[in-house]
Parts: sequence; C-alpha cells; structure tokens
Amino acid sequence: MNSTPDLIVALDFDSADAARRLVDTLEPGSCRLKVGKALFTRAGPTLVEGWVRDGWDVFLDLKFHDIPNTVAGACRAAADLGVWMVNVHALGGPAMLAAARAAIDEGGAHRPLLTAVTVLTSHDQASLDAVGLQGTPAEAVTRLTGLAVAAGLDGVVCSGQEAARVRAQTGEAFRRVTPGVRPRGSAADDQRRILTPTDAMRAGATDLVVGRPITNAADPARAVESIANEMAVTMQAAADR
Ligand SMILES: O=C(O)c1cc(=O)[nH]c(=O)n1[C@@H]1O[C@H](COP(=O)(O)O)[C@@H](O)[C@H]1O
Repeated sequence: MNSTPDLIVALDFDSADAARRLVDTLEPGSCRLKVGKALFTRAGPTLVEGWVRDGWDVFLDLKFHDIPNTVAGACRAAADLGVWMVNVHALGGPAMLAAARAAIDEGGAHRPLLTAVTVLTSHDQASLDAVGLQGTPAEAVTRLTGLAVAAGLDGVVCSGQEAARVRAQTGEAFRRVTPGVRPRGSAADDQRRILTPTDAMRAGATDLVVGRPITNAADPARAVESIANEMAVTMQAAADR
C-alpha cells in the first residue's frame, strides 16, 4: 500500500455555489479537490484560481483529447491556473502525450502533475468491444499505461481493479489515480469497474477520486469525513500488520 493515499473529492455539482458550500466545510490538506467538465463549464477558471489561492490542491480533470498542438495549448492554460494536477486521454496517442509533456515542462514556474486517463471506469468489456479496443479492460490499461510511461507522464487514471497491475508495470513512484470508488452499500451509478476505498488502497491506488457518494449525500461534509476515516483505518491496519 502507498504510504499516503489521498482523497480527491470530485466536485461534480451543478452550481459553483453548491460546490463552494461543501469546500467551505473542508480544510486544505485534509483532501484535494477535483474540478471536472460540468463545474468548469459553469464556473470557469475564476473558481479554480480562487481555490488555488486559498491553498487547495486542485486536480483539473478536463481529460484533454485532441490534436497535439491543441492539447499542448490547453495544458499550458491549465498550468497557468496553478492547478496541482491536469489530465489528458492516453488514447490521444504518443505524439499528443509528448506534446502535453513538453507544454508543461516548457511552461512557466508552475508545473502541475500530468496524468493520462487509460480506460474510463465506466467501461466494461462490452463497451470496450463496442469502441473497438482490443483485449480486456485490464490489458488496454496496460497498453495505454505503457504510452504514458514512454511519454514521461507522472501517472495514470485507472480503476482500482487495475492499480496493482499498473504498479507492477511502472514502479511505486508513478501515480495510480483511481475513480470508480464506492464505499460499501453505495450505488455504482454509471461506474462499471469499482472498488471500495479499502480495496482500492490495498490494490495500490495512490489517489482515490470520489464524487457522487459525497455530492449526493444528505450531508456531503460528513460523507467526506466518513471516507477519510475509512482510509485512515485501512492505513492503520496496514501499518499494524
Ligand atoms: O479522470 C477522472 O477523474 C475519471 C476517469 C475515469 O476513468 N472515471 C471517472 O469516473 N473519472 C472522474 O471521476 C469522478 C467519479 O465520480 P463518481 O462516479 O461520482 O464518484 C467523475 O468526476 C469522473 O469524471
């Protein structure tokens, strides 16, 4: 198990106000924030820059996937916002990944972590077959992780189900960011490759991304606390072993 797996709260709220209401109850350092396409399209860079100024680590999850030149420009813009992590789709291919890497490395003073989404956690075998990707989801994750490693990225986004495999392929330092995390008893929603926080940590996830189990909870702040507690208990149990 990684020594400090971190909780990333996916702020997939319909409004900036709803997101702010939750973030105002949390402390930077206790978790990280993820701003994805829905909230960013509503609230834009100003919201992100405000949280960065307040000391938050923000994962800007816009999953860039375009021609290399366009993705390079988008990565430069993300770095200029001061975010902690930015991601692209590994499916964009080697040239796109290299352009993203170069854009971040040649950028200004701030250099966010750059990760690549492998196979979305909403994909199962049938939907992977439908888009024409060969092999099982795990095999596709391995292949796409190979592209991310070759381009010098800092990690991949994969499901907890592939975290151990990615660690074996890449070594400990390469990040394994895992969405599709569901506390026991939570609805899977549209996620297909899921694990509980405890199982994702045991599998070697370095960062756990959790959205709806928090944002749809009657008390989102309490839901964050409960997941953080589960993670702390799992860490302690691993340390005691
Ligand atoms: O890159 C991501 O963060 C991501 C990749 C992936 O394969 N699956 C995935 O669910 N995500 C994001 O992780 C979050 C998961 O949210 P919940 O399913 O609500 O916990 C969403 O914001 C997704 O956009």
